Amino acid sequence: MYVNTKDILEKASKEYYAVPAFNINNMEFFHAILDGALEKRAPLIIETSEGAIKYAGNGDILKGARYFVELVRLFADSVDIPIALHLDHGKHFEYIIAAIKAGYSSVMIDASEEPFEENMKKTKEIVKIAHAAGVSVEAELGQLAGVEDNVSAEESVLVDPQQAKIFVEETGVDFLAPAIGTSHGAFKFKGDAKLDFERLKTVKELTKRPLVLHGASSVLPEYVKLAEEYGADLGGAKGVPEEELKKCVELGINKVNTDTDLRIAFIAGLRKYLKENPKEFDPRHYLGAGKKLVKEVVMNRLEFLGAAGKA
Ligand SMILES: O=C(COP(=O)(O)O)N(O)CCCCO
Ligand code: NA
Ligand SMILES: [Zn+2]
Repeated sequence: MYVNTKDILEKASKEYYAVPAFNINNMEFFHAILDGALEKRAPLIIETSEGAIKYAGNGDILKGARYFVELVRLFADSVDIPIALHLDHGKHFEYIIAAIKAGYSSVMIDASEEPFEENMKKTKEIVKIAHAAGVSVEAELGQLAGVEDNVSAEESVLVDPQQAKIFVEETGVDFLAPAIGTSHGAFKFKGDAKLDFERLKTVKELTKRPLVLHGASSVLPEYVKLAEEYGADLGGAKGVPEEELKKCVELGINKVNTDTDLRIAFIAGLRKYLKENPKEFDPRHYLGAGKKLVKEVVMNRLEFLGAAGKA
């Protein structure tokens, strides 16, 4: 069934597990993710960036938003696991309103690059509109470094836990993404992963809200290796080790944004299939090879984050 993201996350927050939020840009990734969640009997959060909406709508924002709502609801309404659709990194009013109008479960207002007061002001405005439409809201405090889609920042600025308390109380935001050292994309760290667990623990204590980890892909070595075996150039790729993610869940992370891991799995499956099947040109077959590995990654992530069996 199609649900509000807040319902999925409040339960996860109470029981200290996490639900991955998987990004999609097209139908194939959605089907692979859905199959994985059904097999694992897990709640499912599907999310789309503004770029994905523009892509699916062939440039038309409202069409793109409606495309994803239709696609997700078509399947969500006929399965017995809870499924939510979330606008990821809503930076532009036009996309946030289009998502609300189209029927998204929740929207992120990402004003994290603005000064604190400005972030608070914009978030308050979106919370008022979204809540009036029964839509839940995510916001981000502090900044991730790294680049992916149109989301980039030079330096990562870690969240200030005291500010986080004021922020959630003033804005009424439903779930918060505190920056604790991760970054988007496949090249997250120069050396070892450095997440500020103490800071995360304090944010949870002070806000008592479901928390979101951005830039949470693990960049799994076996999929990087497979993609490189068939011609990909991902040298230096490094993600958040799964045991570090588990620690984040123990400290109160409940939504784990995952995009890069699915992209690497897909390209590995696609490259391998194309190399091994030079005569093949049916998109259902070669895209199917990518889908298969995406489903594997999805099932593994649902399992170790504790979402499996929680539907
Ligand atoms: O935080 C994340 C996931 O990050 P990643 O999967 O790269 O670790 N996202 O918000 C996904 C999309 C980023 C912009 O397109
Ligand atoms: Na988000
Ligand atoms: Zn993100």
